[in-house]
Amino acid sequence: MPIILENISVFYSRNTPLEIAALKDVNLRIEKGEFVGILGEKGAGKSTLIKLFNGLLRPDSGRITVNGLDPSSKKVKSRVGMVFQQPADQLFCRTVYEEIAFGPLNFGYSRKETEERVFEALEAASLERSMLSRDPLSLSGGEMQRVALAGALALRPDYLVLDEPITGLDPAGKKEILETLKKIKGQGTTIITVTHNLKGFFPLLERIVLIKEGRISFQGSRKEYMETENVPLPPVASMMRELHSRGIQVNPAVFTVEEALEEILRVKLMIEKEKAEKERAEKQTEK
Ligand SMILES: Nc1ncnc2c1ncn2[C@@H]1O[C@H](COP(=O)(O)OP(=O)(O)OP(=O)(O)O)[C@@H](O)[C@H]1O
Repeated sequence: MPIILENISVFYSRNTPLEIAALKDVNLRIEKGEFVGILGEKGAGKSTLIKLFNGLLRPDSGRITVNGLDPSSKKVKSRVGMVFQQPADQLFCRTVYEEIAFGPLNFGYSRKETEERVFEALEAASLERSMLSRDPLSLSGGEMQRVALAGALALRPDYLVLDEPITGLDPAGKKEILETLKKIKGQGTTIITVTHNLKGFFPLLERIVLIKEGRISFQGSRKEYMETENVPLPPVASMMRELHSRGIQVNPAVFTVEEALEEILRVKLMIEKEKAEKERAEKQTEK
């Protein structure tokens, strides 16, 4: 069953002079199995939105259900795995094993069941078994983020919710996380991620939710998003749109470097062919 938000509003510092409406009358439905990107400018309300999914925050008005249940119920907490931006802030155990085992043990699973889940999560997060005895804080940023991912995956969640999971990582770390998420999604887990990094995430997103000043200003498929005016696009897509607006017949709905290169070369060839044909025709009229 999906995550359903109906007429949700969230305020901070309610009934004080500092009151802020972080979310205003939000309606949203996230189906199982989707890879969803939550986009929007700083302060738009993205983090507030995802904190509703596992009951970390309660709405001031409206209704939210996860698999038909209240998100603050224990059952939902184990179905929604959360991973925050700074991996170092959420790792607090002495070893990687203890870190990944924390969730299952906390939810009352036996030592044996927990061990099985740790190994499974380790593999899903593309981590080596030799890492299990290491201090999580001795790992690279990308590895720490994957340990945090494995910790969330050890509960076998239906939904994996991430807040800016590649921010601050080096290019290799970013690539590792993106590839790991692709694999996890392929195994059936719904992934919902807040991101500013359209360059890295855009090719993975199946559905996009754009938030503007606490309201949803767009929700739909990536294709629909790309056909929408005035939305943030990855750099390659912006360039293709610009070329198209200058009358160059490239497909503006392209967003990877490889596709863009192919498209530009195709148009270049077409232009050269047209030019050669024109010159040939001119020569024939001269004769
Ligand atoms: N604990 C809080 N107390 C008061 N105001 C808050 C609190 N958390 C967030 N806000 C405010 O609520 C609004 C939405 O914040 P939120 O963190 O959800 O935005 P965001 O889109 O995730 O931003 P960012 O991209 O900067 O993380 C902002 O105006 C923010 O300043």
